[in-house]
Amino acid sequence: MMKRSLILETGDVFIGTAFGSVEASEGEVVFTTGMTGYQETLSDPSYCGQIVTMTYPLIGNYGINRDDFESIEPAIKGLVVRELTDTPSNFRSDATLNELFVLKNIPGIEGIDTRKLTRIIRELGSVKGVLSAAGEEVNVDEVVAKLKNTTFRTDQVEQVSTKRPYPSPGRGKRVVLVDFGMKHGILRELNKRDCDVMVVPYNTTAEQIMAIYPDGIMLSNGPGDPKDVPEAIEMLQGLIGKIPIFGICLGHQLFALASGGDTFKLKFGHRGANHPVKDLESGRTEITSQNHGYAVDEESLKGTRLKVTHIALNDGTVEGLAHLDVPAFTVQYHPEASPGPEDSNHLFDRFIELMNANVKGEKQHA
Ligand SMILES: NC(=O)CC[C@H](N)C(=O)O
Repeated sequence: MMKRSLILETGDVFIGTAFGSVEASEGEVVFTTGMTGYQETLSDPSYCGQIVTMTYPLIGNYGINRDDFESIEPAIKGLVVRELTDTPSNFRSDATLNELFVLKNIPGIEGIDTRKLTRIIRELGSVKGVLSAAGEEVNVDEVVAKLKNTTFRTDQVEQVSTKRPYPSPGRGKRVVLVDFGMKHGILRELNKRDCDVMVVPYNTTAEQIMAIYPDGIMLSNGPGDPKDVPEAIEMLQGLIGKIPIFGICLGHQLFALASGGDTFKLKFGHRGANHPVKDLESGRTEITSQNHGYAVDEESLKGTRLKVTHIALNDGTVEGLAHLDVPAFTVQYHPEASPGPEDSNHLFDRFIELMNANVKGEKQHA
């Protein structure tokens, strides 16, 4: 058992035990409050560039299985847990979390006080941090000084988006799914509804998308700052009003930027599987799965043709938008769940209905 340290830019040091890769890593340290779903979390490409703290204290207890990955190549920079189980108990388990992290070369640290770490992040906001190499004696002052002078890149979309388009055929509506770092759950929901899906890279142009003759455009989740994906904003400006659009998380933020709105960075973000969101039209509240560090600025929507449809009940921030004139709506949370509750799954049906109702679009392609 080798020691490993987590060093924060604040100078706080947590000494624990290394698991997974023996290598060092650095990233933005964030926390998620999901009690289950660590496999979906670690494989969600939106965490690219981040070291994720699980606030639930026992992680790895049901192992890793072949079904629950949200991407093939996990992109997180590291995982921080209170207690790691190396004897999982579940009929679906194929490997331990440690085995997966060794295989994928991701470092983890266990045995630290995750409550204390979470309290620091809640007070100061998401912080930069380093996971030392296993067994390494670190010079904390040096690491902290270096961290303070480092600005992490926030343009990770390019790293996790597909390099080329690929189809996921069906007999229903043709949906172009723009992959900004897509969770497989989104594709799964579209396939379940028999959509004829074409997954395309983040930098596909509006013209290239129109040439696929889609009935609808689905904008995926993804990592980093939405303002670092100008290609996608330009693409969206060429699509809004032509084809029905449904956006999730990063897709929602990009839709707002493309429509003249603005985004900002939240102090410590929303990450977990129990975030209450109110639908302002129906008055209903749904418990949602979330993972975001940025949000749409409500004030910035004043001069736009967008209206706020959903708000977060924890802090009142924007969680959903709809265009006032054309068929397009987006949500900041994850209706595909995985991990988390499926309360908002009906939004995929709403997208299908929107495409069905878009008679103009149908005629256009007849
Ligand atoms: N899950 C996502 O799509 C996250 C969007 C964006 N990277 C954020 O942190 O806000």
